[in-house]
Formats: sequence, structure tokens, C-alpha cells
Amino acid sequence: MDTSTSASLVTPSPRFRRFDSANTFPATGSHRRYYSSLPPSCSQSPRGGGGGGTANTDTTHVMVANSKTVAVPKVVTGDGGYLLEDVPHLSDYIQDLPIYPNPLQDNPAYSVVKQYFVNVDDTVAKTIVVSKESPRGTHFRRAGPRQKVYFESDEVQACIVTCGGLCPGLNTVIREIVCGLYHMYGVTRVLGIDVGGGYKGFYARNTISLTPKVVNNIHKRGGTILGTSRGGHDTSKIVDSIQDRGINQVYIIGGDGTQKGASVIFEEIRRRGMKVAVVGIPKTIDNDIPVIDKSFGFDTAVEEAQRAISAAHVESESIENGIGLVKLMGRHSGFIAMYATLASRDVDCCLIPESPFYLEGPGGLFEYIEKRLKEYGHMVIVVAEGAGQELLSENTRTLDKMDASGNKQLQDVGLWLSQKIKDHFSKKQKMTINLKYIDPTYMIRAVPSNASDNVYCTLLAHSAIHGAMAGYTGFTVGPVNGTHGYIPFQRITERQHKVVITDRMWARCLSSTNQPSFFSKLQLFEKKAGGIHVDDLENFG
Ligand SMILES: Nc1ncnc2c1ncn2[C@@H]1O[C@H](COP(=O)(O)OP(=O)(O)O)[C@@H](O)[C@H]1O
Ligand SMILES: O=P(O)(O)OC[C@H]1O[C@](O)(COP(=O)(O)O)[C@@H](O)[C@@H]1O
Ligand SMILES: [Mg+2]
Repeated sequence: MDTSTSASLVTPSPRFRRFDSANTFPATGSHRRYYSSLPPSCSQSPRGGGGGGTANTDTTHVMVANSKTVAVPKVVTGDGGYLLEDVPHLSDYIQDLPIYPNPLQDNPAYSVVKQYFVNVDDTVAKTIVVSKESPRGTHFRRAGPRQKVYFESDEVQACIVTCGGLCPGLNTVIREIVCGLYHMYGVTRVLGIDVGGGYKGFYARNTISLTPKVVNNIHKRGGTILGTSRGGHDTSKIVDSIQDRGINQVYIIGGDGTQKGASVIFEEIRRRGMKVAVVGIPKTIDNDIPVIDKSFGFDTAVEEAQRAISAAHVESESIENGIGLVKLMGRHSGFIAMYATLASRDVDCCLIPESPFYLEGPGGLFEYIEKRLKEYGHMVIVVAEGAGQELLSENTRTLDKMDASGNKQLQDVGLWLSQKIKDHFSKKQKMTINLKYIDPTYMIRAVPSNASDNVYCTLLAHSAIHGAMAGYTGFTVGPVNGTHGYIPFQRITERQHKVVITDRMWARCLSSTNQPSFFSKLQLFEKKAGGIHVDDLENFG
């Protein structure tokens, strides 16, 4: 690491150093564009994440454009095309922060481990499949305990909030944050933002005090003991509440929407110059958050989906021309459907949002169903809730409805498809079919997390705690190629993670079901507007 380009943040405040107005960046557009356009005056030497008691104000730049403040990624470059997308640190904008030895060094459980602390310069590679000539590429700061921390144990007043839809493992993450803070760092003051659930809970007068005793058994339950909600995100009211309550570590568990909310909370906190670490813990049943390997609860959901698929299989093979149709979650990303299909091997057709399909004519779904029934007498179809939405809206012409968070509300593809199949075979084919529609949608996300998700949740919680205690802020934590890293918010929120239908995993799925791929290469190009990008066609054969 020889050169660094560091440019975090924003906003005039006496504590901030204002960025030269000649080096102003546009307030709109992708942050990623800034990486290559950062001016030479932004280059610094790397600081390794707040290694000293005095803030290195040289690494903190304020960017003001069109009178708006703009968060710009902290980027460190190095030899061989090495690039670190770093996360903010409290010392970026607060000077002379005291530092303390990590209390873990005296913890009997941890002190026996050699090299328990991670090196401050350790980073995690985003891409690990490389060739001889590949540049070293993008990296994220490695998660884990540091030798020095920026909070004293009895100074910490943490809070935890859970937002968005449910997901198996929420309670485990809550439990492990509370227990991890207590057992590793001696932190006793943790508030649960519970009344009303989600971001709205910040506006309530009351909170719940979370102690290891209170959370001891909660991981055995589905849902979240704190409650959750959509909508109602008011940044200044939330930050006022954080300030009024004297909270200095905020753990925000939620999906893509929640992380966007966390990002603006962080920016407001930084603007006010508050010593508050804001940490996002990614939660998504749909596995639609990019960069991280997989979201917690996803495995549990896939496992739970097996029960519905098995039932569909039993029902369908017990009756003449039986069709078992199972609808699974997956608003924009079909990972649950794809993995549940691959795991089950009883599925004959998997329909996901990323892969458009059609019903009528050669190569269509009806033709495939007929063939399959004639050959085997039964079949199982798995459909992700976001699949075929363009077909439904063509037919029903309903207005787009949004939920409280601004997510488009989907129409029920399961019911629609059931009816379409029934109509087709009764009217056109004069073929008797027996269709059983199973909708386990909420059942797969309301269950407690399984054993491996519980372990995963524990690691997430610990990584989050170590990051906050070390003074990092404005980041989401998660595994990147198997090693936990600290990922800047904008990296997580800039796009959604989707099934790439030109990847081998989708090919495996297609080969396990034998279903048609529904389009030729040419049609793929034509369907680009429906969500498929030319990039996705690269290896399409
Ligand atoms: N762009 C945004 N800015 C600020 N808050 C947001 C944004 N998008 C969503 N939120 C808030 O995040 C919370 C959860 O969002 P939602 O989309 O419902 O679930 P998830 O985080 O699971 O995707 C809601 O309270 C919502 O108001
Ligand atoms: O009925 P709700 O609670 O709005 O949830 C339904 C949606 O929640 C999801 O599980 C995704 O939720 P998140 O965006 O919170 O991750 C979708 O799969 C589903 O469409
Ligand atoms: Mg979401």
C-alpha cells in the first residue's frame, strides 16, 4: 500500500476540514465514478484506520456540491492494481479521540489465542478468482478485534434496531450483540429500540434494556423481539433520539432499504460531529444484498422451503396429472427458489424474476407442462414471488402500489399462474389436471434460524462489535469470500444482488429441472429492458 486516496465526507462544521471548492464533485450519479476522478490533492498516506489518538485531518475531506453534502468513498490504492474501499472512522471527523487497550487482551477466553487481534492493514479481496495478469483489485477492510479501541467499556451506550421484513436469525444477532458486548468488552448498557418496531421505534419514549439474561433464550424463537416495521424513516428525528439518549453505538439490522436509512443516519451523525459508531448488519431473506457471500437466515429459509416442495411432490405424484405449485419469496432476486430447487431435486420447473418466461406457444411453459405430464404423470413448479410480474401487469393493468418503504407491492404470481394453468388445460387442451397450490411464503421466514445460521449470526454480531469498538463507523459487516469485512454503506446500497442467468449456478438449476430456458440469445437482447443486462449475456451459449 503505497498511496492512498481518501475522501470521506461532508458538511461544514468547525471540526471538519473543508474541501477545496475547486475539487468539488457532482452531488448526483454513482459514487464509483469518483474513484477514478479524485484529484491528486486527495492522495494521502494510509492511516490504517485510526491508529493514533489525534485525528489525522489530512485524510478527511469535505465535499460540497450544489450546496449539498456528498459522501465520497475512502479509497486507498496500492501496488499491482490494489484498491481498498475503506470505511469511515470516528477519527476522520473528531480530533484527539482517546484510545484504549482492547479489554479482550485480559479476557481468559481470548487471551490464550495467539494473534487474536487482526492486523490493522489486513484487507479482504472482493475477487479471489484471478489469473497471472489480473490486477489485485478491490479489497475491504478485514473485520475483527483491534489492539486499540476507541470506547471505554463503561462509556458505551449501545442500541439495536431491527427493520424491514422478518428473517430467521434476527433474534440470534440481537442476542449475540448483547452478549458479545458484555462478555468481550464489558459493556452493560444496551438498549433495544422496540416500541413500534424498526426506525419508528426511535421516536417512542421507551426502549427496552437488553442484558445477557434478557436475551438468553431468544435465539430459539423466530421473528424479532424488538419488532420491525417498514417506512417512517425520519433522519433528524432518529439522530435527535440517538443524541438525547446518549447512544454512541448504533447497530442497525436490516435489508437494502434499512442500509440506505443507516447510511443517511451516519451522514447526519457525522455532520453533527457526534462520537457515534453506526453499524449495519445486513438482513435479507431474499439474499439480494451485494458483495457479501450470503445473508443470514437464507439457509434456514431454503431448508424450510424443502418442506413445502416435498409436500407439493407428494401431492402431485399421488394423483393423475398432478401439478404441485409452490410460491417462494424473492421479490427481485430468485435465490431462494433457485437454491430450494437445486436442493430438492423434485422440482421440474423453477421460475425466477431474473429469467422471463412465457406461457403459450413453442418453448413456452404450457407446452413443457403437457410434455412433462404425458411422460411422468406429475410435476412440481417452484415460482419466486417476483417472477413473471411483467406478464401479470400486462394482463391485469393494475396501478403500481408501494409499501410504506416504497417497495413495489407484487401481485400474487402463484394464484395467477395456478389459474392460467387450470384454464389452459381445461379449455384448450381438454386435459384433466390436478393442481395444488402451496404458498409457504411467510412460513420460511418466520422460523428460528438453523444451527449454521446461528453460528453465522454470532460471527456477524462479533464482527460488528469489534468494528464499532475500534472506532469504525458507516459500514455494513459481512463475509466476503469467507472472511468478514467492513463494507462501506454505498457499496451495499448501490445495486441489488441478483441471480445471473448466464452463471453456472442457474445452468445447474436448469439442468436439474430440464425446463426450457424460455428464450434464445436474440430474445435475451430484446428482453434487456425487462431487467436483463447485456453483461449477463457474456457466457450465454
Ligand atoms: N432510501 C431510503 N432512505 C432512508 N430510509 C429508507 C430508505 N429506504 C428504506 N428506508 C427505511 O428502511 C426501513 C426498511 O426498509 P424496507 O425496504 O422496508 O426493508 P429492508 O431494509 O428489509 O429492505 C424502513 O423503515 C424504510 O423507511
Ligand atoms: O409482507 P411484507 O412484510 O411486506 O414482506 C413481503 C416481502 O418481504 C420480503 O421478504 C423482503 O423483505 P425485505 O425487503 O425486508 O428484505 C420479500 O421477499 C417479500 O416480498
Ligand atoms: Mg429490501
